[in-house]
Amino acid sequence: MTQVLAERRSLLFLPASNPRAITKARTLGVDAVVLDLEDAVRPEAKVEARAAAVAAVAEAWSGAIGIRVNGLASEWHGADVAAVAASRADFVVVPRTDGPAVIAEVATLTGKPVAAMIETPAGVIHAPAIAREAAALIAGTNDLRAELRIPPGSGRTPLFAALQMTVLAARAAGIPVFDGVFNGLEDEDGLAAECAEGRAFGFDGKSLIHPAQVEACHAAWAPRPEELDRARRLVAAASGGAERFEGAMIERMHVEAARRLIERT
Ligand SMILES: CC(C)(COP(=O)(O)OP(=O)(O)OC[C@H]1O[C@@H](n2cnc3c(N)ncnc32)[C@H](O)[C@@H]1OP(=O)(O)O)[C@@H](O)C(=O)NCCC(=O)NCCSC(=O)C[C@H](O)C(=O)O
Ligand SMILES: [Mg+2]
Repeated sequence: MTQVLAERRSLLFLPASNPRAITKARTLGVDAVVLDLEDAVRPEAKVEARAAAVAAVAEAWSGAIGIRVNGLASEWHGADVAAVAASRADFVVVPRTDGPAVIAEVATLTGKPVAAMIETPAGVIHAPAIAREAAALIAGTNDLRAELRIPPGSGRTPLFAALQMTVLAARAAGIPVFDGVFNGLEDEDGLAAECAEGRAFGFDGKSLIHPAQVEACHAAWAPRPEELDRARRLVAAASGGAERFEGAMIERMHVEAARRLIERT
């Protein structure tokens, strides 16, 4: 169940109500697409968007294709979940997850892997329990900023505890974990810096909102040539136990991390 989002770097969101974006998404080489029924879709367009999402996932996609349903508290949640259950979506995304119960219920009702968005204070606090029911976690940084009352222009430092908790919970449960979106559509340097930060935090990839963000995401999560060279030298040199390697101590976990990096190429 957890495999569908394993080894994915880019998770492109788009409004299911936007047919041009759906068409475009097929051409972008992203690892996974999320057709959004929640915040990207106006209330009056929800029903039509749901039908469009179901139709879109019925066609072939090169990467994984998922649908984000409306939240449990909304009037659309039940019908969204029923539509996903009957659809050919590879996975379903649940927004504003406050606890594990909704994830277990959506998994049962749809029979599909469920990615839980961690984007409320309760979600962060219950992230370990949520992760045990989920196929992946996704940080929802826009909602988190609003919920935590972080003033605009405050950077990501006020989010660090929530981001770290999201990664910790996912790693403890052995599931993939994705960083939140970067809203700046014309800030290439900012995007590159945030992708690098996300990788440094331990995220497996990043949520994206525009085609122009795909390349920076893939570049950030690709092992750099010097990283790969060092990993290969390290694996070749390691003999087990603590030892000196190029001026630093290495042990078993360094060898495992180097092997993981090599396997990703
Ligand atoms: C942000 C946008 C509204 C910007 O739209 P616009 O200015 O119209 O884009 P462009 O003119 O630059 O688009 C150029 C072409 O690219 C296509 N396009 C645009 N965005 C996407 C996309 N996300 N996926 C696929 N294709 C896309 C356009 O259709 C144009 O193609 P063409 O017409 O053929 O030339 C818009 O980018 C957008 O809607 N982005 C996604 C918004 C979204 O899904 N938001 C919800 C998820 S984010 C979130 O909420 C995370 C979490 O919950 C949290 O709280 O943080
Ligand atoms: Mg959100």
